[in-house]
Amino acid sequence: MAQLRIALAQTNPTVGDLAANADRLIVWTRDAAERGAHLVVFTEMFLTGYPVEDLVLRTSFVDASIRTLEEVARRLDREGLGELPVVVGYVDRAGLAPRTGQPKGAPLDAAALLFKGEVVTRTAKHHLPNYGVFDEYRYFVRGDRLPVFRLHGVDVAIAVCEDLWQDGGPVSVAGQAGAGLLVVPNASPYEKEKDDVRLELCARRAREAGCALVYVNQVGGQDELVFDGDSIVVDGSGELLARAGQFREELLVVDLDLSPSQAETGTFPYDAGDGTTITVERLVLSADPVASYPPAPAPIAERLDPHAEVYSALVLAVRDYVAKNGFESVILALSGGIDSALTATIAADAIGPSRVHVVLMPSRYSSDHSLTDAQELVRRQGVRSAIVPIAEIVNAYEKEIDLSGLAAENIQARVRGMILMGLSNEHGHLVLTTGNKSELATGYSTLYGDSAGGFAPIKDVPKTMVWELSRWRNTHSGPSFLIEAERPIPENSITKEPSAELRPGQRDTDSLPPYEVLDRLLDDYVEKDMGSQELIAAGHDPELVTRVIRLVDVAEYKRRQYPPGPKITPKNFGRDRRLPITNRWRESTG
Ligand SMILES: Nc1ncnc2c1ncn2[C@@H]1O[C@H](COP(=O)(O)OP(=O)(O)OC[C@H]2O[C@@H]([n+]3cccc(C(=O)O)c3)[C@H](O)[C@@H]2O)[C@@H](O)[C@H]1O
Ligand SMILES: Nc1ncnc2c1ncn2[C@@H]1O[C@H](COP(=O)(O)OP(=O)(O)OP(=O)(O)O)[C@@H](O)[C@H]1O
Ligand SMILES: NC(=O)CC[C@H](N)C(=O)O
Repeated sequence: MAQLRIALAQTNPTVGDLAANADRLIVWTRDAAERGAHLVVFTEMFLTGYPVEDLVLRTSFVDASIRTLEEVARRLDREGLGELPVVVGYVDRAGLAPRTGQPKGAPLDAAALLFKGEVVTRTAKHHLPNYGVFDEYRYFVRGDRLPVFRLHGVDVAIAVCEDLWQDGGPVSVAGQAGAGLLVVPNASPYEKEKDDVRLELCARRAREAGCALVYVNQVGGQDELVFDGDSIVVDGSGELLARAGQFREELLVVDLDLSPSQAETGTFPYDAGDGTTITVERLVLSADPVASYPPAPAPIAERLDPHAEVYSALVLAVRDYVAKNGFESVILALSGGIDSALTATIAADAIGPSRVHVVLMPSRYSSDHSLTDAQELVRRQGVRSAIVPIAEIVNAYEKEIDLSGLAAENIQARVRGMILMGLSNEHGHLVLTTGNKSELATGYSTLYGDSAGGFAPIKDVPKTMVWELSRWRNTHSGPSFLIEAERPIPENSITKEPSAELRPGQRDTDSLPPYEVLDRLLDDYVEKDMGSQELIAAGHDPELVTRVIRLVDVAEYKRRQYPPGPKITPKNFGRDRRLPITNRWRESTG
């Protein structure tokens, strides 16, 4: 057997900040060199960040990506790191290297091998994901080559992210070509329980390729996506050897015992098993195995429990949205209810209570506990607070313009939205919007009122999960959470009956079914895309099915105007679910 020490750079790049990402690559490679690594693997499109969406359609952006890659190769060498091979993702364009069947100049989701100041070889993702949040047919053409480089006597193949998720392609070619190790840069966004799917996938693909597999995933927030890291190393039988932590950067260093290769070098076409041909390009960096050394123990990070996982995703998403968009602070309206309480808590855990500003805005219908529960949260967490009563402002509106019923009720929410935006303009705070997924689904929010804002941390969290996460946070903490107090959320905010307090004695259940019933139905309709007949067959009350489907369908226009927020479920309102606003299709229940 031949030994190799691999460093998995589970990093948090910033989309579009190529210079900072390149600096980071140097720092992390130096760290890997100091830890004796023989190879460093960065994430998919690390130099550009992922996803870059329509930026890849700009020639200037693709040029900059390629230029940065070539500069960083030279810089590694200048800084004495050239002998350590680096695999890194970036954006390239077809036609630079000899390839077949690709339109010249079209963008590629590429990965390169850097060694001794050179870009030694380039490859690109073969399978392009085009479902859920991904639409890579819009951006990229598929790669059709698989580099296999010999490193200290081991043949190492490179595949990119989705290549692992589809049958055939680079995994099957790596197997046919007798690779001793398959390294895979990834940008795989988080959703609940995806870590279990990934582990099973890595194990299965390692068995198919017949070699060890190194899976390196991005970490960090990017608009409505959050990446959890959770990088994985398995051996050729699929057994887990090492695993990085979730939602944190980490340089995971692992010693592997691998099969040495005898294959000849050159360029060979292989049947990819998916109706295509992939050309294997074999090259040699170093033929001799390293002298035997005692392997270091490989860490296997403990898994977060399901609530810790979701909560950590939301915290990281807020932290990165704030930092990467250049904000110093956030502001939100605190009602004493559970949605704004949880949003404030996530924000304070993300950026620290002293950078979270809350505004308590009682109206003439606000209950006493609205103010006292909000004040109790302020006391427990130490967030910055202000009270701005809105009764007089609403009265002034009503004096000037004759509104009744719902139109009059909505003025309260709109006055609050206007106050938040005013304070945001004045002080530069990012406005956080507090709506949950059940409300977004049913259109239960006021346009330009409580739906105003810049980022919506819990928009993909159903109301029943809002309560679960709040209870969980009151009894658990995490190493990166910045609130010091225990039980940061007042119990009364968790236990009281939800109400929008837009008129005397109003309760959410006046217009909505109980949230336990509603969320089960929404899960089947929104997440699972069941039609009305299927919903009724699944046991949902037919009258409720008709009513809720209608609420969901007519609220599409509101959701399109809602701020972005982190995806944590398999289907979020955003990139995952794209429905027409102007839409006469109605599910029949007859
Ligand atoms: N297809 C379409 N495309 C574009 N715009 C469309 C539209 N259909 C209506 N609209 C516009 O939308 C307006 C209606 O929307 P909007 O003004 O928001 O008002 P609306 O949806 O009628 O009322 C707000 C609802 O949210 C509830 N709410 C409010 C505040 C807080 C909470 C809570 O608990 O969190 C709940 C409240 O009880 C009420 O059921 C129409 O007047 C029209 O201007
Ligand atoms: N008295 C208030 N003071 C400050 N903000 C308020 C007040 N009432 C409502 N809001 C804001 O409007 C949002 C919508 O709240 P509303 O009370 O209408 O229903 P909700 O969806 O149950 O939210 P919550 O659970 O936070 O009360 C709140 O999350 C909060 O940001
Ligand atoms: N960047 C990608 O190719 C990601 C797609 C993949 N199925 C994932 O979610 O992990």
